[in-house]
Amino acid sequence: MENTCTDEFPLTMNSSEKEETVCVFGTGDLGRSLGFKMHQCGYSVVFGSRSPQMSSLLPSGAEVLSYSEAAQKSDIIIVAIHREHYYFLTELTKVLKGKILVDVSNNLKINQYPESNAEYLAQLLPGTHVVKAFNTISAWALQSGALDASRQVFVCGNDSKAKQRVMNIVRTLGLTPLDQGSLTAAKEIENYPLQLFPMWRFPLYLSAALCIFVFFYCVIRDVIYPYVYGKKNETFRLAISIPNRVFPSVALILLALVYLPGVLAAILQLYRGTKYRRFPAWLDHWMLCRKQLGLVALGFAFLHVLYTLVIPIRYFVRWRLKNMTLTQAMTNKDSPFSTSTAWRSDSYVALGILGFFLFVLLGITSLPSVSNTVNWREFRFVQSKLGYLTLILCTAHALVYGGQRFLSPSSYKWYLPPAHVLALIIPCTLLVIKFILIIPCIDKALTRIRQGWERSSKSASALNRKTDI
Ligand SMILES: NC(=O)C1=CN([C@@H]2O[C@H](COP(=O)(O)OP(=O)(O)OC[C@H]3O[C@@H](n4cnc5c(N)ncnc54)[C@H](OP(=O)(O)O)[C@@H]3O)[C@@H](O)[C@H]2O)C=CC1
Ligand SMILES: [Cu+2]
Repeated sequence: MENTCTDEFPLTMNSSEKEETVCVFGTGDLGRSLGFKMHQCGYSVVFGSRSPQMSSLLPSGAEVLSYSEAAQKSDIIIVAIHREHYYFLTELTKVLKGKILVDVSNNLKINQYPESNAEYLAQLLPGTHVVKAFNTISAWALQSGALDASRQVFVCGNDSKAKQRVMNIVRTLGLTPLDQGSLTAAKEIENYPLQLFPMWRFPLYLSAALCIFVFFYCVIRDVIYPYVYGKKNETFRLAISIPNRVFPSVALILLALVYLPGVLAAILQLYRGTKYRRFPAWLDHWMLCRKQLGLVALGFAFLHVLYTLVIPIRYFVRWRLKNMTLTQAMTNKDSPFSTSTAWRSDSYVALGILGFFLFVLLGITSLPSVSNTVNWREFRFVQSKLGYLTLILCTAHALVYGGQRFLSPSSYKWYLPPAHVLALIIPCTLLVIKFILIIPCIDKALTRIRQGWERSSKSASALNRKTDI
């Protein structure tokens, strides 16, 4: 039974191959969906139910029997019942002896019970082989076929033969089994569906905090300051001008934060003189959510592009342009063409466009459907080399945009530098450190460490290594 079912319609089995029978306990949402899918993929399905009558909701051709009758039909039983009702299975201890029970259950809260549901099931029915699987798949997605991002099925169990048979079913259904080891892994697997975007939490909180900070910083400079000094009402800037400072600043800072942990890790390795010691937990976690940080940064960069494109149609901009032209006409003076200003303006726009283009390319290559088609070296090349090039272009975009205004005292309201100057601190520092790290002698030392060389082979470091690994 190694064929993979991708069709919407039942596959007819090879006549030489006998249909394998799988029993499903429970005719609820997941039981029915799994039953349907297995029936489509050529399995013969027998349902166990408290009220065994055939309903139109069940796949035609499937049998519905009482729990004890159904259990006798197959040695693999998918228990699609909530944990709270497991107790009734103890009545079936005899008939379930030696069978493979697939626990698909989830809980409502993380660590709701002291032991995992699968371990609880194994304790209730000691003579059975319990395998945990399918709990991260939703009944709805299974039936509608909307399983693009969640084809992975985590599987764990103490009996390797039982686990293999369940993994074969998973494969036949067109899903990807991931062996997570023994049944003790069930607790973690049961917690997966309850964790909301674990890798996105840090990037989202961080970007929200940065947005709020830069927003209020700009409000002080661009709204409160003109009001205090000139009684000018500049509150309209809250809608477009200020967001269009917040978004690029946050995008640039976040992009730099994608590459900062790599540089910190390199410094740590150089300092310790070994790669065999673990990074602190915060650095590990930061490294793991770099992709998410990058994608959030790309989102902000995209908003910056949209907000910039609408500038010419803004009333304030059109008014200012008309006013300037009129003033020039009335005073009969025109401002001379400045080649340097033209150069500066064109260069920062060009740098921005190229930076954004590479940024989008980076985002696309990080998607699993694309990254799966390139090998590891290619992926690293794109994410690292292209990533740094993007960061250099975007940093240059902000630097050229600032131009000579960095030095003009009028840009420093209440001694506060413009937002993009603040946004440049982390990227510029990062790029300087990166350039130092690629100086040949330092780069050579780092490469040696990464190939396994250690500076001191004292017993202390060997001891450390053992405990750290
Ligand atoms: N729905 C989903 O998308 C997912 C569900 N799961 C897990 O699958 C299991 C089943 O979920 P789901 O199908 O949604 O639940 P349902 O409530 O739809 O179905 C549960 C089934 O359990 C059977 N059952 C047996 N004993 C009892 C009892 N005493 N009281 C009530 N029902 C009983 C019933 O079948 P009958 O009437 O035939 O006896 C019932 O239809 C759960 O453990 C859940 O955590 C996991 C991943 C996704
Ligand atoms: Cu810009």
